[in-house]
Amino acid sequence: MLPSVGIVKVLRQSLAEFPIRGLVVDPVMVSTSGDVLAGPSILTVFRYARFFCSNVPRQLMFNAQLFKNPPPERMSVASQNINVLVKGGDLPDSSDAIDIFFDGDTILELRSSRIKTRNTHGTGCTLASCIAAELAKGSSMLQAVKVHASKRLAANAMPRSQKQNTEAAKCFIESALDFSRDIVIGNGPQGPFDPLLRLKRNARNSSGTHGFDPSDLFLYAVTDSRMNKRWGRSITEAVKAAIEGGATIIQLREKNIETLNFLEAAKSCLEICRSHGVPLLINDRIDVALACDADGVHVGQSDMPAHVVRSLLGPEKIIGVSCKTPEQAEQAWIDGANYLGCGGVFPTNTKANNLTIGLDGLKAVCLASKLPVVAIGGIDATNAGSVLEINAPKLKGVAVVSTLFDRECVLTETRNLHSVLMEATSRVR
Ligand SMILES: Cc1ncc(COP(=O)(O)OP(=O)(O)O)c(N)n1
Ligand SMILES: Cc1ncsc1CCOP(=O)(O)O
Ligand SMILES: [Mg+2]
Repeated sequence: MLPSVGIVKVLRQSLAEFPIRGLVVDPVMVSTSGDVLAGPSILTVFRYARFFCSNVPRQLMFNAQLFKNPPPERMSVASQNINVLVKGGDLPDSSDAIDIFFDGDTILELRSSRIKTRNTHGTGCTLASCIAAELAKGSSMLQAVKVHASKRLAANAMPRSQKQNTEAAKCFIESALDFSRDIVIGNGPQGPFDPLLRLKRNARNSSGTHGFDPSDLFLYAVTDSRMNKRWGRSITEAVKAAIEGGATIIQLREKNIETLNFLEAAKSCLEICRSHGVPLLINDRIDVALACDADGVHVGQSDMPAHVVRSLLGPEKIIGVSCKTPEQAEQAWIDGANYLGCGGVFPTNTKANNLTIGLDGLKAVCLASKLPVVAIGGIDATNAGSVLEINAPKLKGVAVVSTLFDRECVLTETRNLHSVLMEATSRVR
């Protein structure tokens, strides 16, 4: 956002010190919510830009400033070699999103079907950034935005690497918009879209809580306060970092903690989880889950039976049950569980006297189960790929304790495991 002539001049002076070959300007003159953020006079100082991105209300100012009545001391768009992308996403009542690309010579219409969503906040900035990144990689202007509709057929016949390049920025935004369309964050008329495709789709159910989505089991972070204490952080800090690193569900497994402290920690973690659309479960303690209105609980074979938990929590909450055998998996399904935690897959120091069932034991449970399964026990970034590679359709992810929380940086470890899981997923698909 460059709200004044003075700020644009400072930016220009700084840019002059570097060998900049292209500059993408998204003037952000009118916010998506309609507020005027910068006056049209700042357009006069954008002479070095190679690329303008503008949405429709801003285009009206461009028309006035650059196309219709260019003051004599200013050069026209064409002679300055400025390319313009006018974005039609804000046009009401159109079933297509139509953008106009102008390279100073030809006008091209770039049309794609509109993705209906309230989550459009940030799309303009991301589009401009993506165009800049593609230009830096060597794409032409049009390639950086999107291949012209009439060239689409030819592009379809291209090798995959080139195709990605020719459909760069607009396709990226379309994919991210599609991914983000049901995310629920905040209460305003608009929500943010998720350019990193990391947030969960969390359309709320009738009671305002999150329904269970088996894909939530992808990267399941299970806390341990002794570990977090050892590294000098609170449960809340640990949970926040895990979510930022890509954890898709959180379980508070706090074995040596006063009930009051557990409840307080659960409440503050729940706030963080809700704001990110990540479900929060409580290990063992149905009372704590009820008291803080957590999204569910996880129980084992010697904890409260799952059918009793279900009668206490009601039909909407998530219940996970630990299973080592196909028989236990069948019982958990009868009892009304939502998912199985299966392990220990590998030896672990986190849970004492825990029988290791190996990848074969995991596969046997997954093949017998009617419920989605998450693998647990001794899983880290070096072996997580081998877990997903058993390639059982019911296996939805891995649950980990020490590999995230018995380390110095939870954020780094979670990011690392997330990328390992993403790679393994693309291999087994
Ligand atoms: C996801 C997940 N799977 C298994 C367990 C183990 O639960 P349980 O057998 O009850 O053992 P404790 O965790 O209570 O010691 C789990 N917590 N989470
Ligand atoms: C709780 C639990 N249940 C089976 S193994 C296990 C411990 C998992 O911890 P880690 O990921 O540190 O091996
Ligand atoms: Mg338990």
